[in-house]
Amino acid sequence: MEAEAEAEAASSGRWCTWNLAAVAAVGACLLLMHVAARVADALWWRPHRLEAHFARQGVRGPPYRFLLGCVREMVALMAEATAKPMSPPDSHDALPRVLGFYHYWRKIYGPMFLIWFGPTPRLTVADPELVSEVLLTRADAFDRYEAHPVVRKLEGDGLVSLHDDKWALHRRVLTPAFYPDNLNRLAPHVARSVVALAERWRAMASAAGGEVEVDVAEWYQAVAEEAITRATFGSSYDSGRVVFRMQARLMAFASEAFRKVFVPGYSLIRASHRRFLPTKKNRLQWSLDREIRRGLVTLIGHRSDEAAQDDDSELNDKGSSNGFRDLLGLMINASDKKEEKKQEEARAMPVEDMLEECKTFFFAGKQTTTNLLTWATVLLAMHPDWQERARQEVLAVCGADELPSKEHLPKLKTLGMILNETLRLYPPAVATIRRAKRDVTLGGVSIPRDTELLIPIMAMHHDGALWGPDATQFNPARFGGGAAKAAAHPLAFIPFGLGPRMCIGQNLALLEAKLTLAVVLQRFRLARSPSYVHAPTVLMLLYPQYGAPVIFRPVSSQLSVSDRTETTRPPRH
Ligand code: HEM
Repeated sequence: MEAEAEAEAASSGRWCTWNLAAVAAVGACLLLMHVAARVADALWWRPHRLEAHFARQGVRGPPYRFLLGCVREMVALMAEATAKPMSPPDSHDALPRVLGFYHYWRKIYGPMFLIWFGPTPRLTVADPELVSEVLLTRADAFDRYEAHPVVRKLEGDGLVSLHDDKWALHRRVLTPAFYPDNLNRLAPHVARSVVALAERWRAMASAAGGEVEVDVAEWYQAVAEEAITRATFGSSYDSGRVVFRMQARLMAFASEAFRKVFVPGYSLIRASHRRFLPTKKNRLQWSLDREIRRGLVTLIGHRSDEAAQDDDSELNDKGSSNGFRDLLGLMINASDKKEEKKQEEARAMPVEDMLEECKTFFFAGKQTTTNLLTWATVLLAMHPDWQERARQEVLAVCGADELPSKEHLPKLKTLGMILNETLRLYPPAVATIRRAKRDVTLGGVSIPRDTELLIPIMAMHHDGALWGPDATQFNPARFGGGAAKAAAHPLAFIPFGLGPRMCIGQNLALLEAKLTLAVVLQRFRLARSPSYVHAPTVLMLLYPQYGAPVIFRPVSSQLSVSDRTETTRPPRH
């Protein structure tokens, strides 16, 4: 009996185990099927449903292909567009080269079309009326696009990528640094740093017996770096400079990685795991990252101590001894518990956030302004008539030797028009992206939540319907009546974006650009270099693909632009 009971128990135990195993196997199968169904839906059915949804409303585009969307076609179109330089070489009809895929598909599908970044739908919106809805009047329905980690590493986790309350707090805290009165205090520093460069170019030109070829895309980085370092660190400029030099090295690594992998979508995916491998380069980057962090933490510590020691000191109140309110000082003040006793936790800005903001400002402030200055100088060299008009204005307003100052800047109207025309034809930020936070209707088209919207700033700036038949010509005169009246729509010109997320550094960029060009025009005649190849291309920002060599000839020199040219590159730090 006992044996029988034992056998029965054993058999029922086995039955139980099998049963459990079977249930587990069925469960695993169901789970796998569920996951497979979700993946299939995300990568196949959903994109096709969305394609049909938009097609029913008359919005079409290149067909979705499994996993890659239309990235492969996009890359091929971009590669074809950038294979040859601009033709003719003085043409400013750069859109087909810079945004080759947009130009090609727009001709086929019209201004609003659908492309696929992998399985993510991206709708193009280039009508200023609709763009102003997205960026300005209905901005709360759209979020800034979440950049890929490789890009985020470059741009830092600061204002550019923050959202909602945290973004609002940072924006409020940092805005006073960019008030015109505050920025004016930086003007003498910026002007002096350009004069120092100008002296070096003059010495090189004179050593070469006439003129010097300057790659402005390289040299102007020093000007932009000086300005953004002062804006960020104010009175702690020297220590901040050391940190930002390391940041520049780190950025060089990151942009090299970006350059290698910028095949939208899928190559970036591959890049994301490569950055975790302990290669020699990665180890150097990690060590730089640690050094930057250590440097900034020490700096923040010093500044916080100074502020705490003297609550009424000029530093705590204004950020630096000449009254300049720098970004770091503003952030330290915001995290000063004594200042906002009631809501201190909510308002405090942790050190980690300050670090990320410093990185963001270095990235956002340096390359953008360098690009604007580069294109403006290239255009002045290409258009000697406008160059001479601008020089005459600078000489009339600032004199031949006087250091251009904040008082001079509003009077440099021609220079302002030239800068606007540069930003129109060659906007450093060629496009921006938003994501619909919820289902929305735009221009009569129903757009499901999570659809991305691509706003091709450069295409709006080159649109003949908005700017007239000379849309692709360099004609600064069109800005004579102000930017809002230059085109058929007052919001057709948006180099700094629009709405609540509009560029916070716009005033600083324009101050730097005007001061720099005023100093350059006072001292040099600019000519197109025979080695310059006109080939604008996009790599996050709008770059000259083969550099931007420009011939600088000191104004006092009687020598003509000749082959007695010294070629120079800026010193590497
Ligand atoms: C010619 C120079 C510049 C151009 C063309 C430019 C362009 C832009 C554009 C188009 C945006 C808006 C992006 C969007 O809406 O998605 C933007 C945002 C931003 N820019 Fe600039 N920028 C320039 C200079 C600067 C400078 C000098 C700084 C820093 C000192 C700066 C810092 C920022 C920041 C932090 C944001 C994000 C603002 C936010 O989301 O609240 N930019 N910029």
